[in-house]
Amino acid sequence: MTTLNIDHVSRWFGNVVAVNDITMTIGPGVTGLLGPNGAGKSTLINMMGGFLAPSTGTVTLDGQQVWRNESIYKHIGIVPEREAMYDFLTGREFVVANAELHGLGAKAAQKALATVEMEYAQDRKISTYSKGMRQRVKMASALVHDPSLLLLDEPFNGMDPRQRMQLMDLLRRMGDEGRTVLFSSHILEEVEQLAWHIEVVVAGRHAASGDFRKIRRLMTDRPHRYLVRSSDDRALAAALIADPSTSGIEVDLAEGALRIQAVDFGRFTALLPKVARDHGIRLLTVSPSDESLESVFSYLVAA
Ligand SMILES: Nc1ncnc2c1ncn2[C@@H]1O[C@H](COP(=O)(O)OP(=O)(O)OP(=O)(O)O)[C@@H](O)[C@H]1O
Repeated sequence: MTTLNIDHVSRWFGNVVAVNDITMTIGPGVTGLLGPNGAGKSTLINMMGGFLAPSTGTVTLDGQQVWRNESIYKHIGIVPEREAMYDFLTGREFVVANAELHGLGAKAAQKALATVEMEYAQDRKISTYSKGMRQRVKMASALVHDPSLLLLDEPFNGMDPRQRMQLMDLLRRMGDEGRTVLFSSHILEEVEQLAWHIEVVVAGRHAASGDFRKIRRLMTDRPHRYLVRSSDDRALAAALIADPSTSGIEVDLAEGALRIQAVDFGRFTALLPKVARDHGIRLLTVSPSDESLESVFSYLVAA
């Protein structure tokens, strides 16, 4: 069993607070670290992996401090976001070099290359690899010492759908084997597909935590804003405002549309077409006006 404990961890760079008093526990299985760009995910992962010291707070793995604790690194595998690799090496040479750093030999490297299904291309130079192949070789390097904690920073970035599916299968397998796998992403659907558990960070703070149903619910239960155009905006506004699912309606004269704030997503989306039908009003445009992930995240932080 491998449990990572992040206890009141903050990290700042000069006067930029990248991670602000985060406390979370990551257990076995696959966890998704979800947050928009700049949320502090990489900084957090670097502290989890022992690459970076927290400014305050502690990161421990099964009770042992991670920072400056060499004995613990053999339990941790980390796949960084950055692309840089020694392109002039073959995939096999790259993984063997990493195995040697851990005091292991070619056999461990071979096993890791087999796990990521890269044996077929192991003797080609990395410079000839696709993004997905590079990612898999990075994975093999991270797995060479058979770590119980695997940390991956935005591993799906730039992958095509097939490569994404292959990596998802591999991470799922690692989670099923009882490893603690944490990957970061700024894409909700990606995290939903793979993670048993989700931790949301926004602007350096811990915003929410739970399984994907809970995170989805938090996201759909927030107030939603819509821009609606119809054949009779005033009559539609009058009919909608009477219902408790609608908390505010503004007539936007410049846009020639209604700006509606709904507090009950499910009820409002059923109500709108019904009200229009009952009053003989034609709906011309119905578009969500704040569906960006950023707005969802800022709602979660404010909650
Ligand atoms: N070495 C550093 N020096 C100065 N500021 C930094 C450093 N590393 C990170 N930051 C800042 O800390 C904040 C969080 O960055 P971080 O890279 O951890 O976020 P992220 O969620 O991983 O975002 P992305 O997905 O864009 O990499 C950002 O404002 C970033 O500019």
